[in-house]
Amino acid sequence: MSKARLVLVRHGQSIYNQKNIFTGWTDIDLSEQGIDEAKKAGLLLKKNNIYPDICFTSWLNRAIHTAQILLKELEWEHIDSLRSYKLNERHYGDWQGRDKDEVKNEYGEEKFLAVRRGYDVAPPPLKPNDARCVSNDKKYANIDKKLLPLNESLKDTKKRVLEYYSEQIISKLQEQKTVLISAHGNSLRALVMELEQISETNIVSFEIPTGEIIVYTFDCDMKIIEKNVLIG
Ligand SMILES: O=C(O)[C@@H](CO)OP(=O)(O)O
Repeated sequence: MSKARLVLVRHGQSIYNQKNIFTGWTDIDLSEQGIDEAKKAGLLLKKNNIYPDICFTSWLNRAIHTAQILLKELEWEHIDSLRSYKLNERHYGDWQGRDKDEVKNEYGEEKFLAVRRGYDVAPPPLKPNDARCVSNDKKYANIDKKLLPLNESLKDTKKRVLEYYSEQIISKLQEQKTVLISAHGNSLRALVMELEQISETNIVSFEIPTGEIIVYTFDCDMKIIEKNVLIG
């Protein structure tokens, strides 16, 4: 019987990544380099003979398009894709749309790092009437407003990512499927933190580059027996 595999891919470089701007829930698309990274990710899966049974993405175009480009390159576009805002990037609050170096200068290195890579420090919230709030975006119209964040720490992100993981994804792994998740630097850090039981201290130095693929293989008790970071 084949073993369950979880294939995580961080979306390719976005236009905001390229410009060094905080993105969060801002729906910014892939840069040319990002499109290329998504293609390379598809080729890497092909080279490693990894063909997902099902795909999950966030509601943000950079993750959706990465999955689409990757699956096209893999010549494996027929599989079901499910999407949820619960896999969205961590909400960067009032830092969304701002230059990262400018924010670092304003808040100082220590606070900047605590928010950016720490576990339970959130950036300043958006004001509820801020045009950047997703409650103004019709895509989120059917989501309970209380669930739409104005800012998030990694801890907040982890809560919603794990909710979705246990509600929708674990059952596919229990059926021994190969599951692809195309998501974001911090929503994936939150998931990896749980999968690998990374401490709040050690998560600070854990990063996932754009376009990177991590593959976990599980035994029938859903214990991870292998981790591979695919290299081109
Ligand atoms: O801007 C963001 O939303 C994230 C990921 O692109 O940035 P950072 O890596 O600085 O957390």
